[in-house]
Amino acid sequence: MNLSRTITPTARRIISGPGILTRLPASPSQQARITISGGNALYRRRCAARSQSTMASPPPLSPSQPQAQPALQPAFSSGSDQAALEAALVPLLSAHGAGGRWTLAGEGHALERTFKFKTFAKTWDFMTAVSLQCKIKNHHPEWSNVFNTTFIRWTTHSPKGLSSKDVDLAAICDSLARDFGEIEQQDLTCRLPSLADKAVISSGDCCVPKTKK
Ligand SMILES: C[C@H](O)[C@H](O)[C@H]1CNC2=NC(N)=NC(=O)C2=N1
Repeated sequence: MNLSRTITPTARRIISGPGILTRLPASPSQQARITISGGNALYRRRCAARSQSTMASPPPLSPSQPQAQPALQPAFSSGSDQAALEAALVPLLSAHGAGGRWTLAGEGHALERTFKFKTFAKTWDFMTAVSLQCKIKNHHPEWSNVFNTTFIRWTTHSPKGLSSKDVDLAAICDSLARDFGEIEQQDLTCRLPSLADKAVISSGDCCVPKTKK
């Protein structure tokens, strides 16, 4: 099932306001659409048939293993300006204690964060605004949504690692989430990352050129 909705006036004002550089499509038919598929039997079978995504968490530690983990270091996409990205990550990463709420994942190749809003409408407007930024940057997230909560993971598939697009889009998400009235909740543990992992498995590789059949 395809789900699409017209951007509300509030969303339009926020998206086209100062701070975020974007351009709205001219007509409703051109407006950004996000399609979320889920629940169909084929999708479930495909996901069950495969093992783990690259971002899946390791199995839980057994009691005999030490609990302390060395801090994950960012693994940058080749060709990145590493010094600039290191600096840009400081206000984003929770580990730096500067108020950031993103965490490194996938052996440092990805940035992850969960966002919560009061209603589904606000959540959807936020996702629509993010999707417009993705269009501008030609870069997509690995994300999942249930009701008022959205999990977002930024990683670059080719060349693999964290790139400036990931870091920029993470900062843009923070800004958009504020504009759309994000609920500031500290402990946002949920199962949405595994939902995104399943979508990664079924989506295939975005960087492999499509062959015509
Ligand atoms: C061909 C096209 O430019 C590439 O597939 C782009 C599109 N969006 C992308 N998004 C992400 N997250 N990683 C990529 O490597 C990537 N590559």
